[in-house]
Amino acid sequence: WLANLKLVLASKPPAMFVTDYAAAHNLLVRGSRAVGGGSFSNRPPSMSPSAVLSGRLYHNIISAPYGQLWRALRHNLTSGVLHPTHLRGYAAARRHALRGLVVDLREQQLADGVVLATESIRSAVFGLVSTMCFGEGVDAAVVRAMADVQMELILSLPAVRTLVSVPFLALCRLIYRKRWNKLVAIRQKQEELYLPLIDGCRIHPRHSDETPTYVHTLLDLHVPVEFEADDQIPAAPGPAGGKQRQQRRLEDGELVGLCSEFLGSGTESLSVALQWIMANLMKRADMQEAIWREIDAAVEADTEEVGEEVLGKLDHLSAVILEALRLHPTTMWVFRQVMEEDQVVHDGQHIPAGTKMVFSLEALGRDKTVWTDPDEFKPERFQACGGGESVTKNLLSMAGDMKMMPFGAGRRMCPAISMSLLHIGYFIANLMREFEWREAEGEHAVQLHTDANVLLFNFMERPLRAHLVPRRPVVKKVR
Ligand code: HEM
Repeated sequence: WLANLKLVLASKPPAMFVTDYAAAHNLLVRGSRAVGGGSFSNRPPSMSPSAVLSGRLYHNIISAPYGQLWRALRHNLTSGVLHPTHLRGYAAARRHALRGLVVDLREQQLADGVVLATESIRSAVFGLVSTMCFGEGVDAAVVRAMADVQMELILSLPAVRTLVSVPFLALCRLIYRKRWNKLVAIRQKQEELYLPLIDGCRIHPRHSDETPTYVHTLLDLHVPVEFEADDQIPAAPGPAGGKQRQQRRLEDGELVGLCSEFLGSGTESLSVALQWIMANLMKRADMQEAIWREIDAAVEADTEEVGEEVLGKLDHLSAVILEALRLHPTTMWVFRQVMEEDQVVHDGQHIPAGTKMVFSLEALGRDKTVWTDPDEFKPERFQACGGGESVTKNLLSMAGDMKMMPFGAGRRMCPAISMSLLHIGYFIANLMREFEWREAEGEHAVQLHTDANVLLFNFMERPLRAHLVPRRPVVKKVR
């Protein structure tokens, strides 16, 4: 029995690691545009806790197989909260999060002489993302509890990986009872916290002229009834006599998983990016000065903040952001699974169906054949990249000189590039304008090392601390 069990556990699909940029580009971008055949747009069975716990009944965007459900969920996100019109509608929430963060950092500096930036940045970003998800007015204690449970979930991802390696749910529960129960407990906490907020959105629908929350868009969404096999979706007669796909609303379990994905992706990627950028800037006083000069030239001294409309003019700032994303991509890996119909060929070799392909974004960003001094932080290489929209365009198309893919590539690439660059630019510009960032000493000094214990997100091994010297008069917190 034990021998059979080991056989089952060992029968994982073969894996292939891709670490050079040209191969990754070829596979992810060209492979996903193949016509007639497959799309090379599936991920291996997901580690998404919602999918694992529900026996792959509930999917979010990351875990959904390439097909109708994925299309509906992704389109809802990009045409809803991530749409440029709606992103502008969240300006007040961004300002609120920024001012809270600045006050928090000032208070810590005054009290302790050193700030623990990691915690403050993460909770400011979580507050913003939770407003985009559930709307304004959520009790601060509930927001804190949601942030805590989200972190518990991320730290449990290594355990989830073990669970995914077991083919049958019942077997998995039996062998890894403790890990399973822990994951169930985390999920229960999420349900207790999210479901009342989701019900609140149900009771108070948004008017068409109001900026939608993510939950409101999900509550309005209809998704196809059958999604695994597109061709077999049951069809019903449509109003003009044609066939119409059957549709349904999302269930509560799916809504909880999708909110968790939004809060997790939105918070961790952004807050990790902000920390790596500030960490590198603390090592480059000359870059801080260059950024102050361009901000001071672009923004009047008595203006409350560096507004979003100015960000496109800040060339040094854009260069620093890109260089940090190249060296320290906030998501470490991109995954794909070769399907029968994909016909993937690499180096003249046909890659068998079932192979799990793992793209290391850090290795791609440091490919020696693409970059000179690939391990050095040299924002100068991105100088005169055009800033703002041209950066977004370049990253979206993976064209031009931007030979890196911190947001992935192909059809499954990150849908939130514009929003991420907007948020990162806005926070960094304003944090730079408010403070001079100096490195702390001894065990609090900046260390540019990744925490190898955390899967997926590129957390810093040592939490980011700094001495902050205010550059402007005190700002008041918006309550
Ligand atoms: C610095 C910020 C961010 C970075 C670097 C980043 C990076 C990535 C990467 C590398 C992927 C995998 C792409 C692939 O497989 O080719 C991804 C997917 C995804 N990201 Fe992001 N992300 C960021 C911010 C966000 C934000 C703010 C959200 C949501 C609010 C988000 C939502 C998603 C979703 C839903 C997917 C799955 C897309 C799909 O399967 O179709 N990301 N992201």
